[in-house]
Amino acid sequence: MTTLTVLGSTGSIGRQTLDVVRHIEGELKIHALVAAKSVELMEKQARLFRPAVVVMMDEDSALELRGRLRDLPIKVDQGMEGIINSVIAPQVDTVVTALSGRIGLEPTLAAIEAGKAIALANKETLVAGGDLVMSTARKMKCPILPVDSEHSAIFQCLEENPDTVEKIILTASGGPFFGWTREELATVTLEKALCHPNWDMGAKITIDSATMMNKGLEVIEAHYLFNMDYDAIEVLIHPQSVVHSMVEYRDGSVLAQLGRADMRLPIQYALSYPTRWRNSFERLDLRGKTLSFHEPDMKAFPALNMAYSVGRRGGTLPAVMNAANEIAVSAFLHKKVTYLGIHDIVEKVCLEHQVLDNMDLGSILDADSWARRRATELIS
Ligand SMILES: NC(=O)C1=CN([C@@H]2O[C@H](COP(=O)(O)OP(=O)(O)OC[C@H]3O[C@@H](n4cnc5c(N)ncnc54)[C@H](OP(=O)(O)O)[C@@H]3O)[C@@H](O)[C@H]2O)C=CC1
Ligand SMILES: CC(=O)[C@@H](O)[C@H](O)COP(=O)(O)O
Ligand SMILES: [Mn+2]
Repeated sequence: MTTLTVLGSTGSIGRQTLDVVRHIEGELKIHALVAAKSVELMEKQARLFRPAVVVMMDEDSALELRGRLRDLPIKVDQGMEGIINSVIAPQVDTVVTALSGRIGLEPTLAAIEAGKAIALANKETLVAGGDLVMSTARKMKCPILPVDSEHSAIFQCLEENPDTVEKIILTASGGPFFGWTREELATVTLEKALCHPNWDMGAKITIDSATMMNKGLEVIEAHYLFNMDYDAIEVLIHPQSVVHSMVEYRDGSVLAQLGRADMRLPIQYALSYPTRWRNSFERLDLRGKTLSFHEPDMKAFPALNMAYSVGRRGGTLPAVMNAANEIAVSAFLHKKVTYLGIHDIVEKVCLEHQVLDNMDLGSILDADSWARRRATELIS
């Protein structure tokens, strides 16, 4: 039996993780559930899964939840201290990191330092602190098991023979605006950007998919997870999202992982690894399906190119790009900037940043705070 803390249990990945826990009987147990403010859903989850601890980042939400759960022997904690205690508790084996954004960095590091396995969905953590997270994980001999669908696919294909890999090929759906020109993209509305063609996800990652920043973040995520040079990471548009990614070996052979657009599969694999559990989820049916692949349009979607350059430069720059993007996407979600404005803001902040190569947690958090302040100034 594996005992979990689920960071972000009320979000898209968190809810699907709990669905896996319910479906796979006798394998998984919950120690703690963590969210920010979704009190009502957290109460339901707590009543269903009976964790020892629930944590709300927001103090008022924790207070309200404490009242709602007073009939149950569940500790309701709050804030970053509460989150960190929920991941380092001795009974926890694996932490599912499904908070949205860089806020996940500190609890992920704390979990690694405490020797926990990480089922990593929260890509912003790796973009902001990739060197630090991976070196700490190596030191602690902590497995980082990818949940992101592309990285889970690559992880599954790499099991074959990791030493003879020539390149990895990340597939991208292209988002709702695949095939649009830069001029057409000037007319994008929030409502259209929130309609991903294949995946039902949280708002922030859905907008990242629409700008293709999601793929940029995933290129950097792949660089750290698989220790691959940026030249050996390729992106291919695949509008059907059936092939989740591929690995090309030095003899020209290409291995791919296929599946339905259902995050429960990569979540389950991260939790069952190195074995596979039987499940009753709907299966992929390829009959009548056409699979197509296209070159990404870097002119229409400049975020992808920017992420390659930022990743190659390294130091504090990826943390800065990520933080500026979080602020710009949030402003877009509140209709304070346009779709094209997101890229302009992120690019400006990156260009202004004086990169540091000293990558301790303090430098990363300082760079992150600076970028958030600067992006906010540019927006207002
Ligand atoms: N959704 C998907 O299919 C995929 C997601 N990912 C990655 O997984 C991560 C989560 O994505 P997703 O589930 O879509 O996001 P959601 O927005 O759906 O959920 C985010 C979760 O994090 C919690 N949260 C947000 N901010 C804070 C905070 N400051 N403190 C504590 N909790 C917080 C939210 O709580 P509350 O509900 O209270 O706000 C919620 O539980 C992201 O990094 C994303 O890139 C990767 C691949 C696929
Ligand atoms: C489900 C998942 O892993 C997302 O990251 C998804 O890949 C987003 O789709 P895009 O390929 O459009 O970015
Ligand atoms: Mn992905």
